[in-house]
Amino acid sequence: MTVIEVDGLRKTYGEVTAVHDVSFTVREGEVFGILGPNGAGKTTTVECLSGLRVPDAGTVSVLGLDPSRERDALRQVLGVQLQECGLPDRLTVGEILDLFASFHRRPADTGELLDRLGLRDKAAARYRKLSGGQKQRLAIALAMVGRPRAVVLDELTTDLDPHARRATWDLVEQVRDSGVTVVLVTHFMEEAERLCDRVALIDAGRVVAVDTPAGLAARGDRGQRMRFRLPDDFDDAVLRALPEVTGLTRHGGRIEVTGDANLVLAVTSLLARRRVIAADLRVEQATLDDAFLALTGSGAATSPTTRPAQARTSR
Ligand SMILES: Nc1ncnc2c1ncn2[C@@H]1O[C@H](COP(=O)(O)OP(=O)(O)OP(=O)(O)O)[C@@H](O)[C@H]1O
Repeated sequence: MTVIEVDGLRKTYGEVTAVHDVSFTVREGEVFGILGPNGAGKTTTVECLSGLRVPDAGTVSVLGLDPSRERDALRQVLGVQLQECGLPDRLTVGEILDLFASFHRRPADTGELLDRLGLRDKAAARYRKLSGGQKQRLAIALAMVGRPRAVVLDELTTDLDPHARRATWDLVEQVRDSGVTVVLVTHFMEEAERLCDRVALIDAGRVVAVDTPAGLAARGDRGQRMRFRLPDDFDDAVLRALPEVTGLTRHGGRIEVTGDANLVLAVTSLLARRRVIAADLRVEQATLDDAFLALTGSGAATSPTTRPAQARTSR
């Protein structure tokens, strides 16, 4: 079942066209990522989904509702956490949660929500005293307090340390496992790979691809890359001569070769036949970063362009 449908969305701010033409659909129960470089139009897009901005053109439907005309009904089925939540510093976590619960017809049990999100011992703490990770957990709690069928989470883990980021990812998975559809705005490739079932890649206000993270990564695939060390006197011409090798660079004994999908087998076989040992061998595969860079023409990716194959997260 389709939960969110965006078709030909366009939004301008005066002279600036933030979103030119964005279309995608989000299916029930999935984590749908909106990925793209800074200024791509991600926040504007989810603000239009959330009824906070009125599109200049195009249609948006969230659980059958038009967000710009049916905001009250929308609030009962869509939970929203946006980048700037502007919560009052002096209120406590419990007070903020109760306040937000009062906006809903059938709110979740706030005590249970505090437990689920690991905030029970912070119920009496003032908002300003919370760490970045605790603030984000509260933001998720606020998005969930109305028992929504779908939530929008915008750059949830920006500014969090790696530990807090991973803890927040676990919470997003809990939200998904409870049957809530998630729209997740991010520019962290690792986050999209770990959490998202499908991703819309947006660049300069347009969707450049919608695919699974693995499908997207394959589009940016530049084949395989190996790095290793060889004795200084090794003649690399034999490596260059391999049909599987498309490029080779050498700095002293440090060699980097790129090539097709059979590169690793071809290179390791050749070295074994010559009884040469490749030290510090690393094999790298294309990741979502490569696709991001290839498809958006942007250098704005926030993690290294490739990661060692053995370090990839499986899902
Ligand atoms: N209220 C506004 N008034 C004028 N221009 C705006 C406004 N909000 C956003 N913009 C501009 O619209 C474009 C898209 O912004 P938006 O915040 O939607 O992008 P984003 O992909 O979410 O970026 P980021 O990753 O940096 O948050 C940018 O050029 C931005 O400067």
